[in-house]
Amino acid sequence: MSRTEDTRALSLLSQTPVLPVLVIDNWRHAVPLARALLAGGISVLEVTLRTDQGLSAIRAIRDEVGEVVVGAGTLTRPAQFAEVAAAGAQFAISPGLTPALLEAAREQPLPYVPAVASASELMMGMERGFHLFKLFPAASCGGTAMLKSLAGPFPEARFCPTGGIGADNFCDYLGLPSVVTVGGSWVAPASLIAGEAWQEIEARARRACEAAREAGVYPQ
Ligand SMILES: O=C(O)C(=O)C[C@H](O)[C@H](O)COP(=O)(O)O
Repeated sequence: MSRTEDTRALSLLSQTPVLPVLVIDNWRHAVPLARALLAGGISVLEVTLRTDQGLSAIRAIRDEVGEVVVGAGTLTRPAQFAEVAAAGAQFAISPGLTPALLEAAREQPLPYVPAVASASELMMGMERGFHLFKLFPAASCGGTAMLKSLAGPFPEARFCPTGGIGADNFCDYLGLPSVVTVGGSWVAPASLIAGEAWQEIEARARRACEAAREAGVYPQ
């Protein structure tokens, strides 16, 4: 991953006010789920590798829903870069960072978003040329107050805060200049996916997009 790929990650994630974090237990749910989110106005998705269906779900979305950008989440091991790329993932995102992951990210072409939960981790990522980070777990590691504090010493860092954020407060995050998009499972929680509640998921996506527009926080 070069500086260009870091910029590409930034432009991909900037395309959506909310990045749905998806836990898919049955890959056959992936296509109707992606279509429901797209119909509600969300076109960038994170499919986690928390289930063994994640890679098949990514492949199904790439094959059948060309209008969405699909990334692979929960990347914790360097070997997963090749696996998610082979499945068709268009970016990769982790819940943390390690020196091995940051090194491996540079050797492969996929745009990559490591996560931080402290100033030291942010400095480790920036030393290696990264500027866009997931902040995880956002609500419990400091929330909007932490992001405002980090903007002082690190004005060039950009964030996708994720973890403990919901419909009632995501616009508070999105209103910060350093926040590109907000990640979360509230738009499509695993229970609604398992229940095939596509209309409810579409409605939640639409509400989130409308709320961000009405609050004047997206597009920024
Ligand atoms: O699996 C990963 O890679 C993660 O980073 C964890 C998820 O991003 C959060 O669990 C989503 O948080 P909630 O919106 O509070 O459900």
